[in-house]
Amino acid sequence: MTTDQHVITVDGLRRSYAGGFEAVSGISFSVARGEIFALLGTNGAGKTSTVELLEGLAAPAAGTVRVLGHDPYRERAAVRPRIGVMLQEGGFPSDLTVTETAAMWARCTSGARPPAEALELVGLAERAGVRVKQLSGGERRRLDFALALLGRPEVLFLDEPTTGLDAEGRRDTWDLVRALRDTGTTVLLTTHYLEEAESLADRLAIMNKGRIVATGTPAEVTGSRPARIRFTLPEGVPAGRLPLSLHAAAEGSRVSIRTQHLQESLGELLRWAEESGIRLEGLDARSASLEEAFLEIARNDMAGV
Ligand SMILES: Nc1ncnc2c1ncn2[C@@H]1O[C@H](COP(=O)(O)OP(=O)(O)OP(=O)(O)O)[C@@H](O)[C@H]1O
Repeated sequence: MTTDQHVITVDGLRRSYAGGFEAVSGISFSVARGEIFALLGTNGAGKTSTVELLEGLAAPAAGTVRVLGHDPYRERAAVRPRIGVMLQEGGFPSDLTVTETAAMWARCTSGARPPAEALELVGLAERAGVRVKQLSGGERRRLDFALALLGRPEVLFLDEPTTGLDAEGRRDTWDLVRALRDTGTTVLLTTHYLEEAESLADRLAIMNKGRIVATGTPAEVTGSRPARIRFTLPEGVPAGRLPLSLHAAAEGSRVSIRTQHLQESLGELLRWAEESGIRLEGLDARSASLEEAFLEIARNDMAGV
């Protein structure tokens, strides 16, 4: 359904490359204003091919894309000034300084933010006078981000924004993306980092071989997957002594239990351990993570399911 609140709508989208290979095979989703939406997927799943269609860099083979109510390919002039794009590989003249690069970009952007403000937002202010070729990989990603912010975009496309950043840089980027969302910017990002999608995305879609195979909030995508309890039994206590109802799987003394009812299963396990006078070493109980959901999808794919 398309409403004013939907800044991005994609319906039955397909993309084929020369030779007939179909990289995007009929996907549909929508992104509301002020939402952070993440596209996840294995290598070659079709994320970049999709994002390029949303950015208006190519025309779909079939289906429709609307960004801010327009076709981003045919009505590029209406869409381009209102979006910010951070590609996977930004290409900069390497002899310019950071400030010169941002200023050059700003001259091509109407109503641009002052370059210094954009550099400050991404934490590059202190590197303003450094030549681009002297930046680290992570600093170049930040410069890419600053350039995408110059036009004060209503919609921001971020293709793997934190690749190459260290843990602190990644957290800073997350904070910035959240701050932009909180001021009404709509963000569509692709990422390989599942914890990034889990922590940042309001909603997400997992792609595999050109199709969307799971979508929803991070909690919805993980909610249907089993939780896991792990521990080590003391020497001389075989896993066979555990209550059968727990369906435990053991490798030596290391035991793993997968359950849809974490609280009940954990309660049963702890009561059994207490009554048997057994100490469970390294006890760890956790709900399914997005990583597990993702790995399951990738595993099914390898198995041809
Ligand atoms: N220009 C092209 N010509 C032919 N095939 C292409 C082209 N670009 C991409 N592909 C193929 O389309 C499929 C999807 O690629 P795409 O880059 O969209 O995947 P992705 O999900 O972004 O992957 P990654 O996570 O590795 O960046 C891949 O099989 C890729 O080899």
